[in-house]
Amino acid sequence: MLDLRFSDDELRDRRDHIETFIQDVVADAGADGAVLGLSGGVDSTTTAYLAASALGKENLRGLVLPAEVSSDGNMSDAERVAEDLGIEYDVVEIEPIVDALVDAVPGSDRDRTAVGNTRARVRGVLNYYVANEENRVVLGTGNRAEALTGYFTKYGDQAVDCNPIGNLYKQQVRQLAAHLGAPDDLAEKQATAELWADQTDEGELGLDYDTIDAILALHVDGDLSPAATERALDVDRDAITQVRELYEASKHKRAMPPAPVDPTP
Ligand SMILES: Nc1ncnc2c1ncn2[C@@H]1O[C@H](COP(=O)(O)OP(=O)(O)OC[C@H]2O[C@@H]([n+]3cccc(C(=O)O)c3)[C@H](O)[C@@H]2O)[C@@H](O)[C@H]1O
Ligand SMILES: Nc1ncnc2c1ncn2[C@@H]1O[C@H](COP(=O)(O)OP(=O)(O)OP(=O)(O)O)[C@@H](O)[C@H]1O
Ligand SMILES: [Mg+2]
Repeated sequence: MLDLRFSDDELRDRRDHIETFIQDVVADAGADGAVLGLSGGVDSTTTAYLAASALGKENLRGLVLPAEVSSDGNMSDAERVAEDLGIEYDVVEIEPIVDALVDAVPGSDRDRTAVGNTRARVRGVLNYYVANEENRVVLGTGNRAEALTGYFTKYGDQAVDCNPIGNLYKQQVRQLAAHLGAPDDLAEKQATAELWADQTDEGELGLDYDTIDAILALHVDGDLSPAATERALDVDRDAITQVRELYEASKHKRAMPPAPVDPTP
């Protein structure tokens, strides 16, 4: 597959660039620091390492927000990240909040995706509660592969003030995590949204991230045709079509909610 990892010099430059970005976002907001959700996954781990370095550990707060479907391993990994970095953090169980919301809707049939997305949205609400009370910004953890495929919950994990790793493909996030000194098992950990039991990103999408990264880089960000992408990567045409369709169908998630254009008089 396509190797999108940075050279050593590029990696150092990219780290500096992202850390300056985080400092600028906090300064421009007149904020006193930042808050982020810690899941034990590589995206939030990498973002936490970058932010702790950029802002100082005393200016970053983590929220570990277990749901009924969260694995103990992921939640203890999330706490390990906070403890390794020496940042303040709290653990807040979200399932009672999710249940109260879902049970308040007459006729709710607890659709798996609807409930899962509600978990992501409840986490967003809690992040903003802390941000409002403590004059912090909310750091997002979205990467480029998720952004371009729409693999996130609208107004859930995407409800943030900035995405420091938002222009990095997944393999670049893993490389940066290792460079920052994150534990190897976290840098290499399988991606899971953990919105329902036994969910994995690659299982739900039916494609591995190296394939998604490569198709995005050549065919969505790049200008190779489907046929040229198929030849360059030796992947099925179906995979290219699927990634293109995910990109097209998720445009609404990457834009402000539209309003009708004013009619001409
Ligand atoms: N064309 C359009 N124009 C304007 N709005 C449109 C629309 N099509 C749908 N919508 C709206 O969007 C809604 C569907 O979007 P949404 O609510 O996000 O729901 P949806 O995209 O169906 O589900 C979220 C997906 O992201 C995955 N996810 C979520 C969170 C975290 C992670 C992770 O990697 O950690 C992954 C999750 O596993 C699932 O596959 C519709 O109910 C509708 O309200
Ligand atoms: N249990 C949780 N507690 C706190 N925040 C969470 C939790 N689960 C998800 N989040 C937030 O939602 C974000 C999106 O989840 P996502 O799974 O895409 O990222 P990740 O877990 O950091 O990495 P990966 O995609 O490799 O699993 C997380 O980075 C984190 O900020
Ligand atoms: Mg995850």
